[in-house]
Amino acid sequence: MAYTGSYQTQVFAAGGSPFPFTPKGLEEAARRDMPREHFDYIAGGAGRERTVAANEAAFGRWGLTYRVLRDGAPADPSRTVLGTPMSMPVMLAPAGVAELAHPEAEAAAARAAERVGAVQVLSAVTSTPLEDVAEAAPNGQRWFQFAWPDDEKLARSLIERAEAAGYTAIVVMGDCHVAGWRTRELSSGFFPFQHAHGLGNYVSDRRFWELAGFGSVPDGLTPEMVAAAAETWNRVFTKPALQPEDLALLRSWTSLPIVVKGVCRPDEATRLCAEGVDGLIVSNHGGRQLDAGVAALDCLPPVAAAVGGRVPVLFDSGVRTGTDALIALALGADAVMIGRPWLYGLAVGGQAGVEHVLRSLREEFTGALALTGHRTCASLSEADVRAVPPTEKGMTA
Ligand SMILES: Cc1cc2nc3c(=O)[nH]c(=O)nc-3n(C[C@H](O)[C@H](O)[C@H](O)COP(=O)(O)O)c2cc1C
Ligand SMILES: O=C(O)C(=O)c1ccccc1
Repeated sequence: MAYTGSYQTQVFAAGGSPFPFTPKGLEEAARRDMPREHFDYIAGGAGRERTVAANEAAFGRWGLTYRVLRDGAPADPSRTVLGTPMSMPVMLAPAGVAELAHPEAEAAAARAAERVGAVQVLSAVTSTPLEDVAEAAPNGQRWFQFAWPDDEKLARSLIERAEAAGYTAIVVMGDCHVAGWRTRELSSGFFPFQHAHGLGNYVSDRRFWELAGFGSVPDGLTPEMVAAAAETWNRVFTKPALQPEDLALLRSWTSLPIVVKGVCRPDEATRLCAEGVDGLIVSNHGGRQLDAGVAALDCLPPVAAAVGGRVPVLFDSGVRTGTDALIALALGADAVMIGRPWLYGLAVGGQAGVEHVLRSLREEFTGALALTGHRTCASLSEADVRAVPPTEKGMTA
């Protein structure tokens, strides 16, 4: 890992940091630095945003317990999930159209993740094609989020390209088969894909252009081609009729581990394990799909119990701090992912901003691991958390 020193020591030696250290401070700085409709696209959720609020508030219902007089050896936050080594169990969640936050988009995030030893799960709908992101950080660890297109040849092409470019797991997006009712996007009238933003993986794909009625990948895009790309993408982006059985087809295309994202129910977790998936991600898409949804954290213990250790269980939606990550691990997650926080870091400082977010999380997580009496993540369990009266603190600061 390129970075091994103490981030706190570095910050104090430098007399401070240009970047905020609280989740709210980071969000506010990002809001200031971004055009309003870009910020709203990233920050927003479905409907009245009750699920977004519930996701963060759910962490306020758990308290971590302390252990004292341990042997004082520094805790090691690293672990390996599905064969992928990571310097901490906090990964970059797939989030599309990162150019809304910063022109260097996913490539800057890839370099930051590489520097910190974090895993980047690349979105299907990136500003930069997946090959170029991999090239930007050749020593990074990366997984690919697959939005199963309604065309088998395009589906296969995306999977083969990801495997060839060094992505080491396929994350199947399970919860976007219909559009969420996104009130902020409706209010601003801004939907990035309408302007062909975020189509980097599609406009670089031969099969995509065949579907658009062109013979091959064009060198440049005329306005007519941009319109055709946006229309074609809208038509083939997802396969609404996707079934658990379809995963067998994906299995026949790739030897990479297959992880399903968006699982919130134990009965579905059981079914997917029976279907032979290699991992699950408990997530409600950061509250962007369904309003009045159950907080993702409340879905974690039942899903983890149903899986019973057969495959790794990952978690996202509402993780903002190192201690949030620790709570999720204690409740059964093998690793967590962050969505909005890395986009905010990208908005305020490009690669350096994402590095700041990741280093802060790693250092806070590592300290919390030691303070709860652990040397590694492996010994975390439900014995480390206790249900407490709801607290809003930390959600507002
Ligand atoms: C702007 C934005 C774009 C996203 N795009 C995708 C995507 O392309 N694919 C996907 O599976 N999830 C996507 N997500 C959801 C994230 O992967 C993740 O589930 C969510 O952001 C986690 O919640 P958090 O933002 O509270 O950390 C997106 C989230 C945001 C905020
Ligand atoms: O914005 C999102 O959360 C997201 O995942 C998405 C991806 C593509 C199209 C629309 C939404």
